Amino acid sequence: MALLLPIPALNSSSAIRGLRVPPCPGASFCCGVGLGRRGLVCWVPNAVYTAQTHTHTQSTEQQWKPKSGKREDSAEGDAITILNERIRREQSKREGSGTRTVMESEEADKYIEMVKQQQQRGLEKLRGDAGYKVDPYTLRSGDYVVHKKVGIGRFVGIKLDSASPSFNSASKTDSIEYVFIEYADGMAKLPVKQASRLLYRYNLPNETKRPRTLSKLSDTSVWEKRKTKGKIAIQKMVVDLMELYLHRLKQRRPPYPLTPAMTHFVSQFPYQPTPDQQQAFIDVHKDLTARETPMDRLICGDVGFGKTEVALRAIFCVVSAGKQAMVLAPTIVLAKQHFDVISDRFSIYPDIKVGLLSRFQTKAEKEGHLDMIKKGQLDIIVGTHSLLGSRVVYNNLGLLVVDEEQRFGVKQKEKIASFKTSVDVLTLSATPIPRTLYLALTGFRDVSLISTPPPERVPIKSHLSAYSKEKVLSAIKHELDRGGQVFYVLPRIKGLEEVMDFLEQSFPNVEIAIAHGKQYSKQLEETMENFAQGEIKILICTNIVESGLDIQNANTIIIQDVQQFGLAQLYQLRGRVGRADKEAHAYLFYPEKSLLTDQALERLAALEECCELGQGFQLAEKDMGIRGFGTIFGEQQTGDVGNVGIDLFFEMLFESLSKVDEHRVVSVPYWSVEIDLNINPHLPSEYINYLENPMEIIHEAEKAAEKDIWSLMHYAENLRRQYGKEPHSMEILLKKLYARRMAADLGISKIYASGKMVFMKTSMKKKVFKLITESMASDVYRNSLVFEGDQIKAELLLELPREQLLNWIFQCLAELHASLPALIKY
Ligand SMILES: Nc1ncnc2c1ncn2[C@@H]1O[C@H](COP(=O)(O)OP(=O)(O)OP(=O)(O)O)[C@@H](O)[C@H]1O
Repeated sequence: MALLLPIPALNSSSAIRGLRVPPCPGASFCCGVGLGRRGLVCWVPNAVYTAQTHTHTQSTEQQWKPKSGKREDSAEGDAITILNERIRREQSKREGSGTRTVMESEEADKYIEMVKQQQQRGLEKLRGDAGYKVDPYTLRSGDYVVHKKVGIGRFVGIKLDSASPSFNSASKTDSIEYVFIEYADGMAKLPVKQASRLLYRYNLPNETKRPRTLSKLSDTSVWEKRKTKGKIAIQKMVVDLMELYLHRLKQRRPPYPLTPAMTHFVSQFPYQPTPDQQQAFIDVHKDLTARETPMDRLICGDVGFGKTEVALRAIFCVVSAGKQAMVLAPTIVLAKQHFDVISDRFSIYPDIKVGLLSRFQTKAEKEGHLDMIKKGQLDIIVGTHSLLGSRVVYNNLGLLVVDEEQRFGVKQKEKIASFKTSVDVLTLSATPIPRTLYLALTGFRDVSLISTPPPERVPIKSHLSAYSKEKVLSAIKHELDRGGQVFYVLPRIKGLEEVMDFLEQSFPNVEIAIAHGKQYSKQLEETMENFAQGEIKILICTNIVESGLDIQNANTIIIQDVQQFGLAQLYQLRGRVGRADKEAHAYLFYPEKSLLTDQALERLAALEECCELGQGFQLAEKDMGIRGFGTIFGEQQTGDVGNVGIDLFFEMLFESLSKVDEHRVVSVPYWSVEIDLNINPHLPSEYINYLENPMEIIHEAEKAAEKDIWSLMHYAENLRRQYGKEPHSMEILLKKLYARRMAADLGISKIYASGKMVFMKTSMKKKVFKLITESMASDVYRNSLVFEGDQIKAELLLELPREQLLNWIFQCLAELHASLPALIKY
């Protein structure tokens, strides 16, 4: 027979040895209550009690049996296990992103204020072009649009129609322009003026994915759900970013000294800087010499607008103070070019050593370089992602320059992010992915925009047409005749040789070469070098030349099978020419119009539209709408965006960013949480005897719960690992600890029940409560909770016995707690 021991206050260890009361197996095993045909019923394993018999005195076969090592199967699905699994998942996600910061709320207040100020500055920069709503006149029939309140519809057209009295008090004969939108169950019309305030384009991350269903005018509940899902996902993203940002702000390094050497370095720049360049120089200089937190600045400038000099000056500032700088390029070709430019610019400073780490090097050369980096004998290290590997050990790294960050893989981006908390980071981008730009402008990253070209730059002439040999030959001839060089780009390695044969026949006396990423390193290096020197006149290549390559004498680029490139990629490729004051040409050839999909055509038309200098930004926006969203965002976000479309996603992201301080939950101390349920579980003596040191074990449970949910989870898992699944009364005890811990995390200071009502006194704001309930997975709990005054209230169907009430509270708190990742927790 099991002897039950009361543990009245959980922290009173003397109680364990003291009182003995009669067995009550029903109470220990009671695990549910509900309404049956015979009235209130309560379940225990192998038995059902009715309300009349619900006295918990019947005996039951089911009892706890000591079992070490393995958990009982039934434990797999129990509430504590499920909760623990969720906590573990959440934690590992956070550890992966390396962003968890614990911060005093006062300190957090200060930082949140900084974020807000920064956002304000960002907003000022955005000025006129803020907002993602669509101008209805730019829509084409068949385009998908999103109305914030109704959902996804298909744009039909704009037509004059008689004004409906509700929109216009004028007489019925007056006509105004309406936007007509088709929904699943009918057609809607919206005055154009109103439409431009309410409509967004429904672009999706993935071009092949089209909305399967249109929303219903008569039932917007499905749309509301999608919107809520999107909102929660965004909120989580904002919290993650916020944490990363706060983490960075917490880092400290002494500002770099102002030195006369810098003036000398600056004087070596052969050009008159453009005003935007000048501003970028000032911004970076301030970041480095006037701030104590590491820089995280993005330099956004169209292709060839002179971003490199900004990086060079930052490098000089850091290196002349005795620190190392690393320059990370997406391709080896570009790394080599950076190396050349840097070596050239720093050649008058013999003490500053520049090194290139590349796969072109022999093993011994590489080892030599790694050694020099470690010993601090190299001041500037240039290379590709291999610089991020664990084999590269820096002596005294101060600055990381990242060129075209979006071209790095997810893992590499994570590595780059991890640098941000310890060193200054300067990122250069010619295709500002809107998210980067957006966040930069709204508070999480600083940005300098270079939106004016160097003087005398001439826009590149784009010629889009079906492929023809004659056109290819005449384009090349034109360029060669004026002493220039030509890039000939194909999407695949296969086919390069064929083009080579054709061109060699047509231009027998011209030096032509092939370049692609799979070539032997030495060969590729030599080819690029010879092309840069002007010895090779025509370079037939893959998109290995895509970014950053700066060869001023190459002013014609021919791109074959243009439909196979991404828009941003094409823009980059086209930017390889026109980098001096000569007029440059880009010939974009597609095989045959009929072979192109609508999407491909749309993309090409966009490229043709963006022929003016400095239109890279608009293009990047368009490109994102059309394709490749997944490469910019993570998998998860790509899915989330699908709910509402990109434009509304951004709008919601922006809203969420600007309300960053409204979604804060302030936890309360663990010991201050009162749970007035009068539940004092009794541990069976068998179990007590089985535990090695019961008092210590109970004490540890309390300590773990007091610390945090993660410790409590560990505790519970260890307990089960060591002693098997606990008896029911121990489970109740654990649930009480969990409930108290979760309540503390949620800022709930008191939980009590009265009849069918459960009350949770809390300091959280109504907005936070709303967000939490919106993100709850279970309708049952969501629908039963209301927020009134300073309390969360729930009305149950019936008054529950105490243990079932605890179970209900445990589950409800677990649901609420699952929303914490979407909240700022200070
Ligand atoms: N103010 C200026 N006046 C004239 N030429 C300049 C100026 N600034 C830079 N340049 C030259 O313009 C060319 C392009 O500059 P740079 O390579 O810095 O461009 P970028 O913005 O880095 O381009 P990409 O995005 O393609 O890498 C270089 O040859 C550079 O020397």
